[in-house]
Amino acid sequence: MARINLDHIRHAYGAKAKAAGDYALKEVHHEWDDGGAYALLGPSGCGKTTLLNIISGLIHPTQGKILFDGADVTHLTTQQRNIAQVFQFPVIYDTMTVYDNLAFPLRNRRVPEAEVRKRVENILEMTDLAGMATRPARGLTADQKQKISLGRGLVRSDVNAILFDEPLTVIDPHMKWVLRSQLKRLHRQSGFTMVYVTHDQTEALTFADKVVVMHDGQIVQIGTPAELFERPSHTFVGYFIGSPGMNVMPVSIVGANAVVGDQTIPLSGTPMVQTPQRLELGIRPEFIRISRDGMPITIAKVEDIGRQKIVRASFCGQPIAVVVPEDEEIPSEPRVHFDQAAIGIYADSWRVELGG
Ligand SMILES: Nc1ncnc2c1ncn2[C@@H]1O[C@H](COP(=O)(O)OP(=O)(O)OP(=O)(O)O)[C@@H](O)[C@H]1O
Repeated sequence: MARINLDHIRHAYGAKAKAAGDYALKEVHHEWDDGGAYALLGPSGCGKTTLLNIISGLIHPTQGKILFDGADVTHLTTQQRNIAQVFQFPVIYDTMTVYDNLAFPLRNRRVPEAEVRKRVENILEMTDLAGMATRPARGLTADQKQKISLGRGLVRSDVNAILFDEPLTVIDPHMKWVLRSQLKRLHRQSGFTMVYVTHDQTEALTFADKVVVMHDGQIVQIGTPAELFERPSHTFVGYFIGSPGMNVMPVSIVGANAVVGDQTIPLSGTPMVQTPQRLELGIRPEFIRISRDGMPITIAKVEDIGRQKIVRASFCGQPIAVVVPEDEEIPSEPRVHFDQAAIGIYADSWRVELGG
């Protein structure tokens, strides 16, 4: 187990990187706690795998250092860093039995056979593979093979960290849910530092204590699921987390008010903004209330999604989404209230403080 320091890390795949846009990973400078469960979340191409591979040692960063428990490991190999990895697709020995595949990382390190048996049996149980321990891996289904891969990543007790790169992609949806819960339990029991790459917000939010949201080669926020929901630091976090995502609309600021079209919305404080900056107001659909008074909207459509309805509407010419309980009546001349405490003001996409 290790505390991981990413010390001013940048990475470019091309040799002659100059501008910020040449870097697949822009400046990353963070400390990750020993024993933390982190999910790296973001869309395809945002730099998740690049960052994971820098932590594992498969890639050496163009700039910066990486430290495990204060020791510089930037130029060490994966093996020297003592890291277990699970990739998107199975990495197993087809000719070995399921049991021997799981035992391999332990036997390789000369772990006594009695301890091997104990640990392998635990993993067989966890991955629901106990019934096929003596079968050769060849001939198993893709998701059974991936469960072996996952088990191989989890079987050792002496690793600094376990890194997962979209490990459940080939697993069927029900088993995905089961394995995710078991991973979470295993994390609590073992206290390993775990880093889990995914582009699926449900996967990230259920697995991790801290979600690391990435966008365009940068970390835009590290937070608990509640923090990401309640106080997105960047409009991208608001948009990417939640369904539907946060409403974002251009505003101008007058003192402690946001002005959208002909509507003036009082804020809980004065935003600390400088000109010229692109100013936006962000509010999640869950914090807008539809009623008979307030600011007028024009409803375009209502989507019934079971226990809630999503109202798609236009507010001062801006598209907005509002979440309302299923049994709530929508007035014929609908108006809206924004919950003041839930309004965020963003300058050039970053959230700004509201002063007293
Ligand atoms: N070996 C490489 N050579 C050149 N460019 C690369 C290489 N690997 C990744 N990139 C580029 O670096 C950027 C970040 O890619 P990366 O694979 O880290 O993103 P990701 O978030 O993991 O995406 P995905 O979810 O699709 O794997 C992308 O623009 C990608 O095209």
